[in-house]
Amino acid sequence: MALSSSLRGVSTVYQTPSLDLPRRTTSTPALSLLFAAADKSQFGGLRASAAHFRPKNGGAAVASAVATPNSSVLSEEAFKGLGGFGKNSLNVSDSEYESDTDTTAFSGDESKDELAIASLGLPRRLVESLASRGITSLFPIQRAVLVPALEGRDLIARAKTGTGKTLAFGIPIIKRLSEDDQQISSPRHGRLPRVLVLAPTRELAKQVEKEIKDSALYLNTVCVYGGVSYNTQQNALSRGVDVVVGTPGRIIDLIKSNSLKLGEVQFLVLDEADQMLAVGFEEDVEMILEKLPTKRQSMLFSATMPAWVKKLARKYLDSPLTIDLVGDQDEKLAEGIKLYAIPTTTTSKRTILSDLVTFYAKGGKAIVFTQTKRDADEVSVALTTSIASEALHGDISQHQRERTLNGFRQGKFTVLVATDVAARGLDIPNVDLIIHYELPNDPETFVHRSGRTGRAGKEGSAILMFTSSQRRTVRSLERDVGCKFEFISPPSVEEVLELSAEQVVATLSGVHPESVEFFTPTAQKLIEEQGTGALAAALAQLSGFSQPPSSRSLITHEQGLMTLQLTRDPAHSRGFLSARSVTGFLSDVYSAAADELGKIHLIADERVQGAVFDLPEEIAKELLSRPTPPGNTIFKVTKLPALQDDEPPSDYYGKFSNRDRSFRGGSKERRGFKTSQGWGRGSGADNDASDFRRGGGRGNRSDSSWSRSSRDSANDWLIGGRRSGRSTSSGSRDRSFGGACFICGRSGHRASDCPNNPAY
Ligand SMILES: Nc1ncnc2c1ncn2[C@@H]1O[C@H](COP(=O)(O)OP(=O)(O)OP(=O)(O)O)[C@@H](O)[C@H]1O
Repeated sequence: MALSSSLRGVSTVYQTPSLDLPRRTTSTPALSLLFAAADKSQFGGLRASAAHFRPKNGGAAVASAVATPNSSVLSEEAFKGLGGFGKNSLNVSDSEYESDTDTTAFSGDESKDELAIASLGLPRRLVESLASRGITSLFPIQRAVLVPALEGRDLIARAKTGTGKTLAFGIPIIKRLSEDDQQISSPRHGRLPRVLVLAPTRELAKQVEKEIKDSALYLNTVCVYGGVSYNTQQNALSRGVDVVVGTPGRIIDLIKSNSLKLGEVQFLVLDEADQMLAVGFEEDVEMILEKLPTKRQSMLFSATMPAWVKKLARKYLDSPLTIDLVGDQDEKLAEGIKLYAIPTTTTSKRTILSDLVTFYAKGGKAIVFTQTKRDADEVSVALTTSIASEALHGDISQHQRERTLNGFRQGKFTVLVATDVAARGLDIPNVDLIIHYELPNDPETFVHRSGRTGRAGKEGSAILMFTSSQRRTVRSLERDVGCKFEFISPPSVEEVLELSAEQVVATLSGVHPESVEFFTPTAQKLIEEQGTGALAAALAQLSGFSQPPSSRSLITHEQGLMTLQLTRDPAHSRGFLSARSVTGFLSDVYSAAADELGKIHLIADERVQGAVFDLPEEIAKELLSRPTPPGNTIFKVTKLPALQDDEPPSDYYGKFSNRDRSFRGGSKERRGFKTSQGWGRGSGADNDASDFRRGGGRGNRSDSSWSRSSRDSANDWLIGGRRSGRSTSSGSRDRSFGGACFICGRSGHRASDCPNNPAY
């Protein structure tokens, strides 16, 4: 049937000979696509502005449709969880054209049926195999691609992660191959591939192969990639093949050895084209494209359009139609992903990681992303003491990588610690949590990492761990990705213990009855002798808490520290509390506490005169047991109140650049970071010393926060713009007191010496 169009200035006829779609009332191609995406039952009616495009150089006619703000709300509703339609909805255009906009009203009658796969006139075998996998209606990118792909158009497509791009090209290609096959009674032995799909990583290639195989078992799909023997792949190719999916390197090798002949390829798919560039496959890809027949259909999927991808499109695609379901302003992440950010330090990251997994994955699957292979190994080993985890990165043999991924898919272990090699394209069902253990190199990597959860309309969470010096980068990330983080603290020890116990209990149902039987006599004896304590001990042991958890700072998350809050009644003060007041207070009440004081932060709430600070656990307990002067309250905090802003003036933010940051002082460890790629690393600023740059532009430092280690390393610290007179580098403290008394507010004496102090 023909979908014809007659927008002002545009006349395009879309021929879809065998696709049984209902006729549309409006008929520009873009509007057809927009219709397809809208579901009337949920929309009621849709108004969209249709941009009428005029070719700059008198080229082919173009159309584009962009939903109005009103309709975008509705379309978000219609596709809730799919993430396919955001505020800008759907953009379809032929290439670079000028536009003027107009408004057209739609009734939206057609859409619901169009999304139902069974009513699309697709091959029965395909519909049935999709249905058996629970795939009964098209996702927006699939619908948007379907018509032009069936018409044989070259395409450039972009959609959010996990929204079904593989089947977007898979369904039309399978349909076309199936139609061809109907004319051939039995498939020829030794037939050459008609489809070539290029993927940047082995994992993605295997995944695409699986998706195509699962949807069309009757086609012979072969996956070729490096790291494994040539023989099996060569044999599979020689038997005759319909679809070849592979990574560029191995494909070139197979072409060179004459095992892979591309002379009959009718369909080329370049999946994750921008990632080909990132992993250095440009030359290989171009070499392969040169070997393909010129008469073919090409589809290019890419999250971004770097210059090389644009060049590819210009050189190897024929008047491509661009389908962009993301848009520039949109949130680039699928809607079901909840985003959190947690301030950490380089040392505290590891200690809180398992708690975050316990609390946020709730026993489900989690992927932790690191920057380096070494980190992936180390983090995985560290986690394994409490949570079953395995590492995945490029140094691990292909065989082991596949075993690891299978084990993870099957739930044999719940935490995968991976470098970015695993970020792109991996489709592992039901991943509940993503943790960015290190900041990603760029916003795209952030989107792709996070997109490993919240797939196919499901929900998930992603947590970004950042250090104080990376705070600005986090804000920039929000801007660049169009997302909003909820800033969180690590879960409390009590919360973690409670959840760990629940999760361990949940695993008990998986113990085989015969094993239970075997252990029953011992269990009975134990319960008789020790009662429920025995069971509790077993649960504690299974949760990895055979030792009681030590307390942890809420400020730095460092183990062994306890965070306390000092609150002062304004009636007993001069009207403000400073960090110095806290040290003075501690010196008076318990001098050991003043000596061991960690970080101090003033509370942001202007109505409360208070501060939080860290002390070693034993000292904190002792302090809590001592009497406090009237008007002062001191207690252990379980959740941090809002604190005065301690953002450093600069974190050397390089706008997601991959360039090395220049190193500006710091320890050897910092210098080591300099060699690593990526922002947020090697900044020279994510250690405690960075606290000293606060207010650095004006040459003074805020009194709101500083750390013991900062003072130790810097050897001089300023309060209120002048030197305190304390030298802490030697560990000894000059007890002369130059500050203001926290009771009367006058300078020169401590509260303990204050004539107004009723307690002394
Ligand atoms: N129409 C559909 N209905 C239900 N599930 C679907 C549909 N289309 C695809 N899926 C499933 O959704 C998941 C995500 O699909 P896919 O891996 O193709 O996403 P993607 O857009 O390529 O993601 P990424 O950008 O992360 O590579 C897969 O498990 C796939 O089987």
